[in-house]
Amino acid sequence: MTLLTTEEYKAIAKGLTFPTQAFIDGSFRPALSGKTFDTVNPATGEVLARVASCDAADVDLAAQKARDAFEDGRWSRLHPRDRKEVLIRLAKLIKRNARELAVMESLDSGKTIFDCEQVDLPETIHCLTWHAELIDKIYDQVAPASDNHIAMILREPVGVVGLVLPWNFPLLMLAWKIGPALAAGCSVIVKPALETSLTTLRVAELAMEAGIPAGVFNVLPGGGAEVGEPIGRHMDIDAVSFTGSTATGRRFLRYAAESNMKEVTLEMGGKNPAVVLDDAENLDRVAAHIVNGAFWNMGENCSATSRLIVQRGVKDALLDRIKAHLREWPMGDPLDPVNRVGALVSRAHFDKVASYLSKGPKVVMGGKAEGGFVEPTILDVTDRAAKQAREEIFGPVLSVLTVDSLDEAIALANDTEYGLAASIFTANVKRAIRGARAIRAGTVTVNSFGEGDISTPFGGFKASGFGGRDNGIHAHDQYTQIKTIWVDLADDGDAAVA
Ligand SMILES: NC(=O)C1=CN([C@@H]2O[C@H](COP(=O)(O)OP(=O)(O)OC[C@H]3O[C@@H](n4cnc5c(N)ncnc54)[C@H](O)[C@@H]3O)[C@@H](O)[C@H]2O)C=CC1
Ligand code: BAL
Repeated sequence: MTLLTTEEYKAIAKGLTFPTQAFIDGSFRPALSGKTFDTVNPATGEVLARVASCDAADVDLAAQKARDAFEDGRWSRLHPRDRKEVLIRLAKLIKRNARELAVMESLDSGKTIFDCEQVDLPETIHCLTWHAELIDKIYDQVAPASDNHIAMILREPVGVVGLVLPWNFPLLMLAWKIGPALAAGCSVIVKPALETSLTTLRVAELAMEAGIPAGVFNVLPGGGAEVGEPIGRHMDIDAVSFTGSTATGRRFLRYAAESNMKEVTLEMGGKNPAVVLDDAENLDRVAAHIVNGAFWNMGENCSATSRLIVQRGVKDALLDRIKAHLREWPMGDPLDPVNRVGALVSRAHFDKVASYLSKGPKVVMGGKAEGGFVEPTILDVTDRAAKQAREEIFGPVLSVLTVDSLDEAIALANDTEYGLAASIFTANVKRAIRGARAIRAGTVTVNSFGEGDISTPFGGFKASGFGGRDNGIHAHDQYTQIKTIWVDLADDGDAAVA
């Protein structure tokens, strides 16, 4: 998409109609309690809309409708080719409405229009298309068995799935979950984060237009305790896929254990290191990757580079280049397309991030926090026990830690409860591979920052992940279960053969 001017985006914003009701069984309706909550533009404090505030009663209703849809096979037993076509139609509808969705996403989350248009929307569309295209190309298996038996190993959709989403990439995380879940034939109950429900509700409308049958795609806006917990504890929901904090992830394990032992996949937080060794080549390029890793999406990213572990000999030169790159990242009105840094998602989150700036490590650059916006900030952290070195900040704050060797760097990289993502920068291929293998993280990038691609599985080790993976063919494991069908082929009267 070619970027527009701020005035043009503001005109689009003015003309938007926000979907505000829950979406259950193919229609929009108020929460059964009639309650609502305000959704706010974090860049201005303006209330954008009053959204239905669902609770356990709405979860029960959605679960029943989703179950009915799943059992009668209106989606789950369609030929995969037909599900593919509907999902591709949905992706095309999102593409047709991309500009409107990008503006809505920016208003509701504080994300820059630049990112919404250049990253979130294209990746959302690509993700849905990729899973749709995949689904009629996956074969079941036949296991080795004697000539008198055939052993079929089939993948069946897991059933009714709860998808509990975070606020940092509302559309993209929706796509990461509904792409494989709907492609596999599941019925879904989506709970967007309280802060960012609007684009998910708009996608529900588009899903209906695309031809996803009633009951298959449900959206319940509302709070974590009010909607998330009843989903986690529901006896007739077969699986939950969650992205969010480690603290809430732990709760989902408890909910499952105390209810029906539903399948649980958790994609959680990180304190992701970028290790830069003395022999790293092209420091300017390294700096560009570090800046992107740390400050893209205001650092509100589970895989954000939040610790720079740098070898002493290269530290000063690298920091100079990082500062130079960061000067090219303007902060301000998210609807101004020149800005690369927008507002944090909410005042509560702003307060949390600002609390890491108030005292402690020396500020190398940035450090200002005002009116919902936090300047990209670099901290030189000498105390390795400091909270800035250990806790997930989830904001535009990079903590720099200095080391003297690869082994020290790896030990420090692994000295965290998390294990989501990491990067290593070195010209020496042996050190790169040795480091990448030794760092305990789900994704390690070499001489770059990234999350891989839609084709590569994404998820964490340790307290960053549990269960399956998002993205790639591997994502389908979350939404399918394996059935063995063992058939005795022996003629009547033959002796049974093991
Ligand atoms: N992708 C990630 O890794 C994310 C990490 N975070 C981290 O979590 C911190 C807190 O952010 P939150 O929005 O509070 O994250 P959160 O983990 O509480 O929220 C994620 C989702 O879980 C739901 N939820 C909240 N409490 C729940 C409960 N008791 N039972 C069931 N569902 C519940 C929320 O409504 C939301 O849909 C952030 O500062 C950041 O450090 C937040 C969002 C995404
Ligand atoms: N970066 C995608 C996953 C997340 O931040 O939640």
